Amino acid sequence: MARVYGPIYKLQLGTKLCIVVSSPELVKQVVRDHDTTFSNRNPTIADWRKLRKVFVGQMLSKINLDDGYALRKEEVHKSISHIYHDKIGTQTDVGEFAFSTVINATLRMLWGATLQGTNFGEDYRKLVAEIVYLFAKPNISDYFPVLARFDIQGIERQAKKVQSAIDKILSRAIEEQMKMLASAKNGGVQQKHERKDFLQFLLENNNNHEDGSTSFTDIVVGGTDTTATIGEWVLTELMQHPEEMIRVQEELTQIVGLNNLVEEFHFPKLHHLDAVIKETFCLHPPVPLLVPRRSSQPTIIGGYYIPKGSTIFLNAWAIQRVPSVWDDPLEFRPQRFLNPSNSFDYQGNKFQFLPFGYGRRICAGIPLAERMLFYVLASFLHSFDWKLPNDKKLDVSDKFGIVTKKNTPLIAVPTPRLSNLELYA
Ligand code: HEM
Repeated sequence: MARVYGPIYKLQLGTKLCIVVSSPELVKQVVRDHDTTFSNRNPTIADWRKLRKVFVGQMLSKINLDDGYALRKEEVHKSISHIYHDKIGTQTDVGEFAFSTVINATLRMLWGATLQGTNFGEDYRKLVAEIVYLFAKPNISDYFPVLARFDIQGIERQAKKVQSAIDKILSRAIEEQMKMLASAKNGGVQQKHERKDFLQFLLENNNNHEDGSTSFTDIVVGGTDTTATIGEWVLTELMQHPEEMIRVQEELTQIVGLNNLVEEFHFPKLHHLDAVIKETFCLHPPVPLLVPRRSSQPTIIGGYYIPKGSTIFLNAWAIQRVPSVWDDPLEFRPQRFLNPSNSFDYQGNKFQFLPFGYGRRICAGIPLAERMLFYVLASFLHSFDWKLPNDKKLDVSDKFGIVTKKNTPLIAVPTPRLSNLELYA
C-alpha cells in the first residue's frame, strides 16, 4: 500500500483513524521530533513509566544481565543436550527448541522460575501463538466502540480465556518465586528487594485486563516469542543460502573451536553471524508495524494534519525494503551489514533499520533479546549441522500479522558437529 499511497496514508477503520508511516524521514518526525506526542500506546499499558523504569533500570541492567549468564547457560546447555540425546538424525521442530530455550532462560532471569513441570512446552507456545493471533485479528469492536459490548466476533471472549490461562501459569511461577525469595538466605539484600518489588508489580498488573489494557507481562511473553521467531527465520535463511551457512559455521569453528561450547565472550568476534541476524531482521522484521502508538495532541507530520487520538503504525517492514534506501532489498545479502561505513545498531541509529522501534517507547528488552538470540543461534549452529529432511522443501512464506511468523515450522535434521562428545553431556 505504501507504494500506491506514498510514505504516509490514513485508513479510516470504523470510527478509528489509523495513520501508516512508511519512510525513514517521516518516522524520524514521529519518534524523534515529536516523541512525547506519540509516546502513548494503543491499547494502553497501565503505569508504563514506572514498569519501564524498573524493567530497564534494574531487571535488565548490565549487572543483572551479567549475573543471569549462569541461568542462560544452563538453559542453552539443557537444549543442546536434549537435541543430542533425543533428536540426532530425526526431524526436529527447530522453532520449538528455540522458543522453549528462550522463554525458560528469560523467565528464570526475570522472575526466577521456568515453566518446566507445568505441562508447559508445546501447550504454552500454542497459547502464546493464539494470543498474538487474536491481538492481530481485525476486530469490529475496535472500529465501532458502540458495538464493543456485543463482542460480535467473540474475539474479546476468546482473548480473555487465553490471557487468563497464560496469566494463571505465570502468576503461579511468580508466586513460587516470591515464596522462595522470602525464605532465601543468600543473595544481596538490595538485589532481593528489587526483584521482589518487580515481581509484586508484575503480579498486581498481571491479571487486570478488564479495561482492555495490555500488561507488561503480555509484552514480555510476546518478546520471547518474537526472539524465537526471528531465530527460526535466521536458520531458515541459512538453510536456503548454504554458502552463508558455511561462512557462519567456519567463523564459529575459528573463534570458538570444535572442542568448546559457545560462551558470551565470543559474541563480539562473531561478525558474520551478527550480519546474518541483522539481514534477517531486515527481511523479516518480527513486529512489522511496530507496536501502535496514539497521538496525545494534534500534530503535523510530513505536511499532514494528525488529529489527537489517532493510532499510528510505523511500517518498519516497508522501510526496510525501500529500493532507494537499500540495494537489492529483497536479496539475502548479509555483507551489507559488514561494511564498517554502514554500521547499524538496534537502538535505531538510522531510521531505515528499526526492528526494535525508537525513542522513549523503544523495545525495553533489546539487551536481553540480543544476548539470547546470539546465544541460542551460535550454540545451535556450532553444536550441530542442520539438513532438510529428504522429502521436505524449504518453505519461506510468512503469515503477515502483528508478529511475522513462518507459515509452516522449520523442520530440520541435526547431526553432531563438535569434536568432543562430552560437551553434549
Ligand atoms: C527479537 C525480539 C524482539 C523484537 C523484534 C521486539 C520488538 C519490539 C518493538 C518493535 C516494540 C515497540 C517499539 C516502539 O514502539 O518503538 C517493543 C516493545 C517492547 N518490548 Fe520488545 N522486542 C523483542 C524482544 C523483547 C524481549 C525479549 C522483551 C522482554 C523480555 C521485550 C520487551 C518489550 C517491552 C516491555 C516493550 C514495551 C515498551 C514500552 O511500551 O515502553 N521485547 N518490542
